[in-house]
Amino acid sequence: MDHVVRTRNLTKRFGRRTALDGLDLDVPPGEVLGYLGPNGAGKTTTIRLLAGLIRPTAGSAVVFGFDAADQYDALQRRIGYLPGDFVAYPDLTGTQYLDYFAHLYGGVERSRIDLLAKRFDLDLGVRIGTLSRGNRQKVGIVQAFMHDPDLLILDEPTTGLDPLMQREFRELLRETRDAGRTVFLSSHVLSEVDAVADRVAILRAGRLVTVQSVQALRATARRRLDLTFAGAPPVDRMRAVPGVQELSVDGHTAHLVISGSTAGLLRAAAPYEVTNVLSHEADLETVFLDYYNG
Ligand SMILES: Nc1ncnc2c1ncn2[C@@H]1O[C@H](COP(=O)(O)OP(=O)(O)OP(=O)(O)O)[C@@H](O)[C@H]1O
Repeated sequence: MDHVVRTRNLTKRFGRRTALDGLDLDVPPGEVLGYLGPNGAGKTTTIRLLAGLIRPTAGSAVVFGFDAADQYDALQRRIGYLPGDFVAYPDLTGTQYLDYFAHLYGGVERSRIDLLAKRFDLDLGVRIGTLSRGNRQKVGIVQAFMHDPDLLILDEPTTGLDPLMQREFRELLRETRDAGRTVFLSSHVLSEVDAVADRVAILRAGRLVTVQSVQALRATARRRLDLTFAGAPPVDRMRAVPGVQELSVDGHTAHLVISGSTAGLLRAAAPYEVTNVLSHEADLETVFLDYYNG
């Protein structure tokens, strides 16, 4: 199979509001796709369509070759779904709740559940209704991962988790990726997907704005660079380099902002005696904000 997820003209309207507008997106096996967009962009709507919870107004979502809306029973065992705000049956304990799903999935090793719970420091003997928000979210995480599904559909999965648990979750995602599973990961925070995603798709106002590898995005990002020379900086030569957007000089140091590759700039500077190079992290955040704001 070429693609684990394939959507064509996937569209969802709620009354007169178009939440998702003609989405064409393919996710190949083994890919971690970060699905980003500002509030209200349509991320959750997409995820609920993929998880077969709502029907499209037009178009289709096909997962493992099955229609997500009509053939969800065939998919249940192969998908792990974690909703954004996990709300489970409050009167059940974690164990009772997860046993129920383990049964639905056709059986899950008890030890697998216990291991995941231990990893996230989750007490499964307590009624879910009495758990804190973050601990409830952990029950959702265990439910999504416990049957080792081929596809994980995760809607802002680290909501409510403390930094330690967020780190643990990222580790779990990495293991999932390394095991060759496919992940559809929605988020509005860049740092969450930056660490694990192969590609990112950016959605705005229900429309797909771009799908690119994280690497390609990074290559277009702006970067700050400080070059210190033994003598006066060769200002004119550096200003002529394609991609140089800002240049100011402070004594023997030139402060630059450059988009794309820094190779041309370093070549231009090389004939002069460079005594220090300070390169700052590529500013991915601004790339995203540009896409978010249109
Ligand atoms: N059940 C619904 N009824 C009416 N409108 C809805 C419904 N669900 C979503 N919408 C609308 O569809 C649009 C997309 O919402 P969605 O929840 O998919 O966005 P999102 O990208 O997940 O946002 P957030 O980051 O805030 O979670 C919003 O304008 C929202 O108000």
